[in-house]
Amino acid sequence: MTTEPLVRLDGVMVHFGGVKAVDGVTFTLERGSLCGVVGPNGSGKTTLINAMSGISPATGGRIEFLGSDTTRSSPFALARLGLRRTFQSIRLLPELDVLANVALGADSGGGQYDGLLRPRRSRTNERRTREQALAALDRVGLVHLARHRPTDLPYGHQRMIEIARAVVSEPEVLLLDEPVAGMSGEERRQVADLLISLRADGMTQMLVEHDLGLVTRICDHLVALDHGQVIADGDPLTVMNDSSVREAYLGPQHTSA
Ligand SMILES: Nc1ncnc2c1ncn2[C@@H]1O[C@H](COP(=O)(O)OP(=O)(O)OP(=O)(O)O)[C@@H](O)[C@H]1O
Repeated sequence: MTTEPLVRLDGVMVHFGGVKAVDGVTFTLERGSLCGVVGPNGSGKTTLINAMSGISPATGGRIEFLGSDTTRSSPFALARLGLRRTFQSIRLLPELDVLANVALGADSGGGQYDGLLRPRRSRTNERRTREQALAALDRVGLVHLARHRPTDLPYGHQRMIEIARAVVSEPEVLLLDEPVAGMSGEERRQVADLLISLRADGMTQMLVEHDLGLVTRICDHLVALDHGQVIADGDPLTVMNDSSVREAYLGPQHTSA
């Protein structure tokens, strides 16, 4: 039995005037896989995540999610379909505690006026959201910090809290933009273990990351970009040994050995 890819990118372009940040990118995210996207600085990785999450829509090509055309879908529509993402920079709200920050990512099924209109249902939603947020924090090993302010915590913890917020609603697909940037070796290992366990639960993930050792170790599939284009696509070792990938990272003088 063959299963349809969860996400299909077909000739995706994001051009900013004359800047071809993403220029004809085609690949698929298979259901339940952990796909790494690598490439030197400025190769278009974040712009690609922004297009897939509706933040900076594609200017050409097609993006399909669960068989639907989502090329021009808003971030909210994509979130409702089950797509979540993390950002390169930390975006936690300093005035809320850790639990409330994580709860913001939950899908309570009620709008912001739900409490006024249907108080009983709202209380049920609130309880469920709180339980989901606690479970997500437990999953990243930080449930004991639920009542702390995120700004009082070390950087690595703040990044983990962002991942907890992204996974609290158990999304179909999670897009991660450099989740281990600035983390220690031990913290990187914890993130790697978390992503592996999310995959074991069936969550499809796309990981943009500069830590090539980490992506090679944990991803099933790698896509390498350069100048907004796919230069290699396949299993991690093959992609990392590809001469055009080595040249993109190291320059042509390092690729002949
Ligand atoms: N809003 C924008 N307007 C114009 N150019 C942009 C815009 N956003 C990105 N770019 C350009 O698009 C190219 C790709 O940028 P992008 O941030 O996607 O690369 P990246 O691979 O994520 O880089 P890094 O690894 O440094 O995060 C760069 O040349 C960048 O300057």
